[in-house]
Amino acid sequence: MSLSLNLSDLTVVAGARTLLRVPSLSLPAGSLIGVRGPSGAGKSTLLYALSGLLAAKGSVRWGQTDLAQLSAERRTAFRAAHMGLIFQDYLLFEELSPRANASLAALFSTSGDRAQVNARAADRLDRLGVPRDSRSVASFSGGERQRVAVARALATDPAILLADEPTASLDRPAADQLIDDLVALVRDSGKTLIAVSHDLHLLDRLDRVLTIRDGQLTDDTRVGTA
Ligand SMILES: Nc1ncnc2c1ncn2[C@@H]1O[C@H](COP(=O)(O)OP(=O)(O)OP(=O)(O)O)[C@@H](O)[C@H]1O
Repeated sequence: MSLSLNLSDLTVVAGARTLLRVPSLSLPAGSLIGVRGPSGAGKSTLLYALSGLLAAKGSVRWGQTDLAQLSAERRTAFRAAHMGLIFQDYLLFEELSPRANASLAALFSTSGDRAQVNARAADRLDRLGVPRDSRSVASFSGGERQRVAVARALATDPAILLADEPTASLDRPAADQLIDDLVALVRDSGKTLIAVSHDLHLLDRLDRVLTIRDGQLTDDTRVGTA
């Protein structure tokens, strides 16, 4: 499945400060979108608003569903069914293996067949080059942990993938490998990807790049110029 995104009059306010204002934005289903901008500009705030984890005014419509019109429980259910989140603190279960980390959340959040979820989690870990290891992820390197977090986000086969700096803790070769694998996995299945990143190697592979400055979105069509 694939979902389009339509934002209108999206505003996130904290106290007297407006953190984000997006009058309108439409992205077709299956788009691969990058978001960049200076530190503190509102990039993570945008991802949180798009996932419904943060209260925003206005409309965030994924396909036919406006997150703003849903109760908190239905928002959570929508997120579990349709979104994979790769946020900066990976929040892995330290004492569990990569395989358990990749499949557990999917087992709780989807009604899919258990064997199918486990097989998909194992496949994503393999495709992302995570060692087939039963040791706990506590002893994994930063890059391996990042790939486990990506595999976990993909284990539910979500229509939407939201990623915050997915290559941040990787060296160049590992980042390039992750970019190849992530872009292939997302394009193969027609997912919509929105990735906050400063990594030009990643931005270069996406369909469109948006820039946020002081909570305002502007479009970039050319990558390689920042
Ligand atoms: N709950 C909050 N209350 C007040 N200010 C907040 C709140 N959450 C975020 N901010 C502020 O909003 C601004 C945007 O934060 P955000 O995390 O979205 O920035 P960012 O562009 O992702 O930055 P970075 O690249 O450094 O991660 C920052 O100045 C931050 O301090």
